[in-house]
Amino acid sequence: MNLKDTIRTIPDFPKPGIMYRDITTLLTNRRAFAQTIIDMSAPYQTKDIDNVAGIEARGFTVGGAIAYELGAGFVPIRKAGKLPFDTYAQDYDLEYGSDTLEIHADSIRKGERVLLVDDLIATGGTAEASIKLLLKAGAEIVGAAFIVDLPDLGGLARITKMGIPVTALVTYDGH
Ligand SMILES: O=P(O)(O)OC[C@H]1O[C@H](OP(=O)(O)OP(=O)(O)O)[C@H](O)[C@@H]1O
Ligand SMILES: Nc1ncnc2[nH]cnc12
Repeated sequence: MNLKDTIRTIPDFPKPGIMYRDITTLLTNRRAFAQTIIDMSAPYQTKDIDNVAGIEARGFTVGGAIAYELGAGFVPIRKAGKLPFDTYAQDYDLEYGSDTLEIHADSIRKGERVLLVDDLIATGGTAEASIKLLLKAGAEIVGAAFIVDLPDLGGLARITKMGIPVTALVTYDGH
């Protein structure tokens, strides 16, 4: 099936000029959701992934399922102030704002092999901040997997330049 057909576009959300790629319509389509999890996991089935790191909030929707599919654990990367124990924090900019992400300082043992996942990569600001957090926590980052890439915003190229393999299942030209 064509996953792109199951994603909805909302113009001018959350700000004028943004074409918001809404994956909730993919998530409620059971065949599309299953295919998404299988396709995002496939390149990593033989890569001995210890933990999948998912980015709040939409990264959680695929992160737990991919972790299960790979027989790995799950590490949440959360917006500031949500994690209860000692954290590392990182500020970042994204397509329509700026924010702070955190990870539990003890969530990863040094050298653990981690796959980063999120629903969408645009500027790559969120992914880069997450990578910095994972490196602070001691991870070896094996790759980063997304459902959607917006290539005109340069995120995939930005993360690839950091030496991390990146995959995306659906691409939208423009933004
Ligand atoms: O590549 P970037 O320009 O950094 O943008 C991508 C990020 O933006 C969205 O999250 P958002 O911050 O809207 O939060 P949400 O998942 O809680 O909706 C999306 O889920 C990515 O995490
Ligand atoms: N255009 C977009 N649609 C959905 N989520 C996004 N996150 C950053 N840019 C986005």
